[in-house]
Amino acid sequence: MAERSFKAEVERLKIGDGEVFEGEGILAVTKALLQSGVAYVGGYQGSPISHLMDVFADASELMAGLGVHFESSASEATAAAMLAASVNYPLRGAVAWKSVVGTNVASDALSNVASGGVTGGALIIVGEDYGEGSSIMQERTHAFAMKSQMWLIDPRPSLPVLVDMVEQGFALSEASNTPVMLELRVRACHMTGSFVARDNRRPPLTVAQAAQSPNRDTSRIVLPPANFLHEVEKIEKRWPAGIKYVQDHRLNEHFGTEQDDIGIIVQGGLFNSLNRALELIGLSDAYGNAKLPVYVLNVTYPLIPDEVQAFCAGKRAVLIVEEGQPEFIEHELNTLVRRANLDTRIAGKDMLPRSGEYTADVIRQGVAKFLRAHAPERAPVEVAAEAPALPPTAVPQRPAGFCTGCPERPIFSAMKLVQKDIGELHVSADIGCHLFSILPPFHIGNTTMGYGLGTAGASAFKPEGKRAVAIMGDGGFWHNGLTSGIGNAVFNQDDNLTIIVDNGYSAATGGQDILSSKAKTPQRSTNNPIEKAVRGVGITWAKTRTRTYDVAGMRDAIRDALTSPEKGPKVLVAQSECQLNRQRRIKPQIAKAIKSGQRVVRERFGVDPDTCTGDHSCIRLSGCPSLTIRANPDPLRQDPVAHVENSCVGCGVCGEVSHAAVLCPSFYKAEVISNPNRADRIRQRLRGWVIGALQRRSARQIAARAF
Ligand SMILES: O=C(O)C(=O)Cc1c[nH]c2ccccc12
Repeated sequence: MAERSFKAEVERLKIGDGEVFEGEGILAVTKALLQSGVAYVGGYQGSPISHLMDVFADASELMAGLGVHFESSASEATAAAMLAASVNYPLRGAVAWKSVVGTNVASDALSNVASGGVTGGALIIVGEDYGEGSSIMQERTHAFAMKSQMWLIDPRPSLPVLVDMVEQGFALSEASNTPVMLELRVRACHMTGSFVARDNRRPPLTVAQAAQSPNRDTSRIVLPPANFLHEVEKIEKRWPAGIKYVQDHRLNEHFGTEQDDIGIIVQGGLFNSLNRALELIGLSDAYGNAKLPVYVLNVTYPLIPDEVQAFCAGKRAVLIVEEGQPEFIEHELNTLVRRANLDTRIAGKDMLPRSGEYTADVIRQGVAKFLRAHAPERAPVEVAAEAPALPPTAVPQRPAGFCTGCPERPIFSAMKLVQKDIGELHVSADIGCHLFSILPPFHIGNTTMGYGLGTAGASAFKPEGKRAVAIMGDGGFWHNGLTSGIGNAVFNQDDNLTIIVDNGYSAATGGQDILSSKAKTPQRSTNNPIEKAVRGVGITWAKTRTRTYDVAGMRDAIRDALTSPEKGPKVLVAQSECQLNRQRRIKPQIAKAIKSGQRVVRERFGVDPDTCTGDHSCIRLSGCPSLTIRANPDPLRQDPVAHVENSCVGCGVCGEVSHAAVLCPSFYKAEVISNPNRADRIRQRLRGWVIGALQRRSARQIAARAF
């Protein structure tokens, strides 16, 4: 079950010619695929296109009805390899993933498909996870487009442009036999707008029909001598064909005035931010009517020499607004300007920062600096920056962390307890929610090398005496960890422990189902146990613990694995459902039950302030956001006491941790009963009497001793 359901929105994907579609960028992209006669769609979820994959999944019935094949790929490499269907056949195919990490994963297949070239349009939709809010290394997809010769579309964020660029992307791919990448930043994915729709088109040839009459051409296969031919073809045929298509169909756009001695070139995806920056300094309006010429690169690779030359001719200086580094476009512009014998000065990274997201504010400062250097009469008056109302240090950092009730927290609490016994461990971490273990209060995890690579990250460690620990999520495990981690550990006779965090979903990417998920879905095979898979590749020490909240049990299992005399890689599967998904799943059920008058019992935990000593060791071993502190109600004690807030979901880990660590008895469990029955009411009344009597007695005793 995914984080968001798009069931209602995908109904709108059925609209036809002339109707107006309103909605999010990712829905517009999906509609554009259907309007383009796409024959197959695949991909792997990851921010910022996780929800695009969810839209595809929710639209899969509609796609099937149109004869479009859809699948959720096992990894980005799988998705990229799927594009093979467009090599020999005039089939349009689209795949999606998170870049740059997914592109790294996919790059073997991408190089192959880019070498042999395609007959049917091949579109790779990459979610560019760069900038504020990103969760990955800051790199550019642009480098991949350059190195493999794939065209890169970076559309201006506007729904009609997104739709047009999907459709043009297929046509460009076919005209130049080259795969095309379409880069979507998070803001483009979720911006809302409208566009005039066209009818959905059934693919002229379906994948099923193509399979009926196979067609092969060995010159498309990457093997000598064809691979050498591919390189020549790329240069002599595909490159000029790509440039011609972009130019003939005017994929790049012009805004603002025509004649001027300065101008700005911008990556399409940054246009809205640039325009806002210009508006702030009085050089544009909300509609993009800029007071200087702006050349918008909806296609950032390749650049179109004639267009660049025409734009730069007669201009003293041109600013290129290009996010990230290296500044590939700036370098290329300099080359093109030089080759055309123009005197235009290309400004770029000398005006704008080399790193970080180009927000409207960053661009505003860069444009102002550019104007001061090259058109001072139009530069905004410099005003001293106002001191922020709050100094940045006064705002507490709030990095993402484990959710309330997260089943992964007790695994790390248990690891801390094990470390108390056998000392610090080397822990090779992975990608996924479990990486939050590196933060306080756990401080567990030394490195992360990539998705599903936790075990591989520990493989150089051939310990004597003390085993290393690797962490891997169920998502990473099925993505590649089974082979690149577990299989490798078996083959190389490792002696480490891998803890596989099996929370039932690919949780970090938005709760999608995977092979070992418990949910039964009609179109997918689930309930394939991880333990069975690891035993299948030769692991003999494999255990599954089905309740991670049992901290003492987890602690003992981890200690066993680290101290067992048995040699060989060990795998501990730690199972409990992702709490975020669990709450999503059960909340509507609970609400329905309460509404229909059924008796529903919910558990909450709490801390008895009279018993709490205020030493907070429970917090240091848990880190649950709902376990916090509050002022000590006892006027004679100053230390704040531990306190469980109402966001508690009743996982019980705080109590279990206190018990396993022999901390204190101050945790209690309360039952919140909705629609109580007669027995509940009688019990409650009895309790009220007893407690009331005791409280009155205590009040009398206090009053008797009072001065
Ligand atoms: O959903 C995200 O943001 C992720 O980082 C997950 C992810 C999806 N595909 C990947 C490939 C390499 C590393 C992480 C991911």
